[in-house]
Parts: sequence; C-alpha cells; structure tokens
Amino acid sequence: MAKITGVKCIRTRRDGCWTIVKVMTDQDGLYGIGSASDMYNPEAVVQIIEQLLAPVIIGRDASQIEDLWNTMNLSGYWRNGALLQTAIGGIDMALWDIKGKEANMPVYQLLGGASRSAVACYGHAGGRDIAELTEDVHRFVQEGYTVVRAQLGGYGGGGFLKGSEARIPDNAWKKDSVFDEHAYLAAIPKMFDQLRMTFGPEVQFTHDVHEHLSPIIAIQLSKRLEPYGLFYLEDVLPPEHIGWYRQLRQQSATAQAVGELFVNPQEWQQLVQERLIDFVRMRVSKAGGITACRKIAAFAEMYGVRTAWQEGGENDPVNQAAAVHLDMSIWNFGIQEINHFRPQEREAFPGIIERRGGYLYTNDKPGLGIDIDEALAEGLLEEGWSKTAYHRPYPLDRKADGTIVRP
Ligand SMILES: O=C(O)[C@@H](O)[C@H](O)[C@H](O)CO
Ligand SMILES: [Mg+2]
Repeated sequence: MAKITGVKCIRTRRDGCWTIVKVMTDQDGLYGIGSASDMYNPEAVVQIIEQLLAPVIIGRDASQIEDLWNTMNLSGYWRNGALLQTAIGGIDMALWDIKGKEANMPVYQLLGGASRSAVACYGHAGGRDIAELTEDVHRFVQEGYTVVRAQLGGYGGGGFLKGSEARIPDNAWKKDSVFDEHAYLAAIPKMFDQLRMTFGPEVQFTHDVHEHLSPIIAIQLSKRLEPYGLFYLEDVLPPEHIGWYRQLRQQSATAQAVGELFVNPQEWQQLVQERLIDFVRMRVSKAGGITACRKIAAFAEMYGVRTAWQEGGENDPVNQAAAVHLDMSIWNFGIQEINHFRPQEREAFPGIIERRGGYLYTNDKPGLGIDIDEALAEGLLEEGWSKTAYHRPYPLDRKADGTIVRP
C-alpha cells in the first residue's frame, strides 16, 4: 500500500498559467502528476489543493481513488463549482498515474484497455477570409486530419463589423470592431457553402460558436447549417441557456457538441438523457478528472452520445494525456481536440502525447506516461510573469451599443 505523504502544486508555462499537481507517496520514487490549470484564477485552485484537499488525503492509501474523490468533493460541503472540480481533477489524475505505476500499466489499460489503435483529433483551421481559411484547411487535410474545425479568424469571426457598417454610437465604449449576430448568421453558412464546394463531402468539419448568439439565432444557424452535414456545431448556446436545446433539437438535425464550460453534473445529465446533444465536451480536469469523466462517458454511452473532451488553447500537456487515455479506452469516443506545445514545453514534459498526422498516440509507459522535469518547467516562465499571480482576464467581445457578448 502506498500512503500519500504530500501534495505539491507546480506553476509553469511562459505566463505561469499551468498548474501541475504532484502527489507524493511513502514508496520509493512513487508519485503521480495531474493537471489543475485555471488560466484566469490559478492561485485560487492552488489554495483549494493546499488548504482544503491535501489535509484530507495526506496519510490515506493512494489506491482508494473512488473514496478519495468523494472525500475531496464533500470535505468543503459546498461543491460542483469550477475551481473545486479543477482542484479535484488535478489530484484525481495524479492518483490514476500512481495506480498505473503500481500496476505497471498505462492508465487506459486500467480503464478497460484499448478500444482503438489511435485517437483521431481535429485541427483548428482559420483565416481572415475564406481564401485564407481554405488554404489552412488544405494544410490540415494534407497532414492527414480526418476532422477540421473551420473558423473565420477568432471566436465570433464573420460577425465582427467595423466603421460605418457597424453603426457604433458616437459615445461608444468600444469604437473599433463590434459583434453583430445577424452578420455572423449570414457569414457562417456562406463559409460552409464555399468549403463544401472546394472540399466536397469527404472532409468532416466542426465550427465553434463560443456561445456568442441569442437562442433564436442559434436555432436559425443550426437550421441553415444542416445541408452542410457538420461533424458538429460547438457551443451554439451558453450554459445559462441549455434549456433551449430541446427546441433546437426539434428544429434542426445539425450535430451538437457542448460542455467545455460545464462543471456540474446537472448541466449535462438532462441534455444527454433526453438525447438533445451528440457530443459532451468537458475539459477533463474541470469536470473532476478521470474518475468523473469515465462516468460521464459511460452515462453518455447509454444514450448514444459521444465524447469530444476540450483541449484547445491554454491547456497543459498533463490534461491532454488524461484525455487521450480516456479516448483510447472508452467505446463512445467521438473526437479529441488538438493542442500545440512549444519545443521547450515538450522537453519539460517527457512522454508528452505524440501526434502523427491526424492521430494522437499514447506511449506504453505505466500511468499517464508523462512526467514533469521540474527544473525545465521552472525555466519556462518568461520575464514579466509571476508564478503566484496571473493577470490576464478573459477578453470580452461587445455589441455596437457596448453590451457584453457572453463568451
Ligand atoms: O473549443 C475551444 O478550443 C475553445 O473554445 C477554447 O477551449 C476556449 O477558448 C478556452 O481556451
Ligand atoms: Mg470551444
């Protein structure tokens, strides 16, 4: 039996926004790592790990993952919030890593073994206009991707208006580019029309709306995109409006993916049970780690709903490893979002998930198969950034009159 002797948080990346949790044991050299990154509030998660969770798990048997998960979830009484679930998620991954090392097996083996030989992933194609986007899609297709996400620039791209076209009031808070959902509703079907003309039916596409739309516009967009047969439309509605998915489903057969903002089981349970969505999309760390996500996947399997764990942007390599081990083993895997890491980041995380063409590959090392070189991780931090703070709020878009658009 390996006894938990300590829990440590390692803040890294060039801007310090990654938090890697290391759970130590009393067995010689036996430890596990997990991801507890929160880009916008990293120190709050560290505080939860150090002051709420570590004291209730230190001294316990590291093998009792299920009981430790419930102990962590209930020890603060209030629960199912983003920061607590992230903190639990990080420790949970580390416990699975330890269990894998003890069993001398990769985590996907512990979860039931491989259901596939590799994990299909989708690339993020973008461009300021359709010509640029088309070129980018070509690049991904040539690299061997089976699914490509198509965006016109950043999130909301296609819906931003400038100058006289935007009709911005003269006392405006935001004077440059503003989001207009009607412009977006016109631009995105046109984008897919041209992509289908260029690429035919073979390339599978997704598109991320990033919750920018009013519910009725989201329904209209889903209807207009139906002829283009998307692999899925992502986050067409924000968590605050999940009640609209019932009406959306009745109106449109466009495949729906949602959930990167979900942290509470109440958010996804009904959507899955009523068969209102096609893909669940939680970030593994933010839904409570491997223990939570393997249950979400099993529940979704009963209803024919597949997984598409979130992995873009600022995610760290340890969360990616946890997601890919789940992807390897669960039967109802749909697709995995891709991520990009810089060469020095890859060096700091030996055993990082490998991508060849449009597929991701686990290695056969025990546990998650990934480690952190703490000296190299320390060196990733760049000038001007702090390891104990973070000052970059999520960038908010606004409409012409200044109203915030939900991200
Ligand atoms: O699906 C995506 O990749 C995006 O919605 C990102 O996850 C989000 O901007 C947070 O990084
Ligand atoms: Mg997204």
